[in-house]
Amino acid sequence: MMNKPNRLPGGKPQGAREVAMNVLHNVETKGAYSGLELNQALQAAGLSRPDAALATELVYGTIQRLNTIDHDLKTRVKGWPGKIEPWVRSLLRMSYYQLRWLTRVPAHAAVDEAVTIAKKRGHKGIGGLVNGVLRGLLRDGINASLSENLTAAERISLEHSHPQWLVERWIAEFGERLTENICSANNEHPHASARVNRMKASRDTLVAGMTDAGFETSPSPLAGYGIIATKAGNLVHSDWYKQGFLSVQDESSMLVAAVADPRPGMRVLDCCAAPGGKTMHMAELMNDEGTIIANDVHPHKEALIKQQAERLELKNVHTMVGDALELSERIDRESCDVVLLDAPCSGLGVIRRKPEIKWNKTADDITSLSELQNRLLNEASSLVKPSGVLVYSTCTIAREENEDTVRRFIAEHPEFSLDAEWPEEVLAPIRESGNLPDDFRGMLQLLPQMFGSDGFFIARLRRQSR
Ligand SMILES: C[S@@+](CC[C@H](N)C(=O)[O-])C[C@H]1O[C@@H](n2cnc3c(N)ncnc32)[C@H](O)[C@@H]1O
Repeated sequence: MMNKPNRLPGGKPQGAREVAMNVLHNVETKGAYSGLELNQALQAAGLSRPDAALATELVYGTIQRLNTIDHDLKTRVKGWPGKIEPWVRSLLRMSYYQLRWLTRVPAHAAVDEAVTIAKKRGHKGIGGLVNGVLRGLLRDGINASLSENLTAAERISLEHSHPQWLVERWIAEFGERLTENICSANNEHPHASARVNRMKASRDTLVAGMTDAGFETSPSPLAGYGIIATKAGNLVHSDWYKQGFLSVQDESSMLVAAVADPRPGMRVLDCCAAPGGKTMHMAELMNDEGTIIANDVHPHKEALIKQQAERLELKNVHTMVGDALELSERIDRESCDVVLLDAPCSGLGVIRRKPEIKWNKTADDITSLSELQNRLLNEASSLVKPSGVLVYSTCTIAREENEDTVRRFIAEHPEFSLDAEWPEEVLAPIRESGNLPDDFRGMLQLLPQMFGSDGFFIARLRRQSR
């Protein structure tokens, strides 16, 4: 099955594989984000839906399996990877991914088109190299077995394609079995999920309405406000989204506002708010009564927060642009009932959605982020009222950024303590699934294999009363 080439206005024809190769090349050489790069490339190429789906699968799959692919190609291509031109690397990796994991696509189509792209983009010699490597793979068969002398970290790293330093770190933090489960879950397709705006409809009503309209949706087993949308197209284009009945959000992420548990009439601060997912959720929980200050350091992100508030018709959200390290210069100390610090982090919990994270982040990044998080927590905490609540969250799986950061903060701030009084609606599904630690004291690490949602960390702290 050859993909029909699509003609770009004034440009050369581009099929799914060529689009995918270009995206992979830009992700590797320019440090581009796969999602953004892919969206732009798909829009420019105007591919059919099946071709866009193929390009998407090739991009995400190739980045996900990079380690494993390179491990094998190293034995087949002289000078791999350093001596091979970057775009040829992208082409060969993507073709390898297809031959090994996308077996519904006939192998000869993958090889023929890779050779065509190689000749068009390079020259006959590169076409010959690509042809030789891929036909060699077909002839010899892909040998997926690994040496038996590997350490656990080496084996998991190659079998599930994660950097070895990260696997070693997770084994030290979670043990071998959980680490293997994390890595395996990171290679799964994430499902789409949405948060129901309970100010406008109940979850049951929305699920029923969407099912009637031909969508495949079901209630989230994790988040009381969540629905899982298996076959729903792009929810952002639906009338339910446009009319503010739902917001697209990961199920783990939905727990953060629920743990913060803001009430109508309260004064709430979201220190790092853009694009505004958790701000809006908190505003909905407050029934749009009270005040939420939604701050972010990047001026261009303020509009994103405002757009969401407008779409959801929420009036109590007030945006602010500034460094969260300096919030006390603009907001009175000890003046907020609830402060949320959804901190910038290494993002190791969202590898399923952004697989390049696992190749781009380093152990040093984790250390410097935990320093920043500690400073942000210090500043955020100064704004919490006596008896008020401080919620700290990240979308990462790194003890240094999560549990260690919180423990260090408590050690430096004896006026705060962990608060295990989480709403039962949040705790019940986690407890029932066996994922609530016996020693739960008010902080929780969600892993992607637990519910098929993002890896997330949430801690709830309370300032002592006066
Ligand atoms: C994890 S994201 C927040 C996601 C958001 N809470 C939501 O649910 O949509 C972290 C945000 O922190 C912002 N940020 C990073 N450093 C910051 C700082 N020093 N002060 C304020 N915001 C910061 C980033 O721009 C980013 O939007």
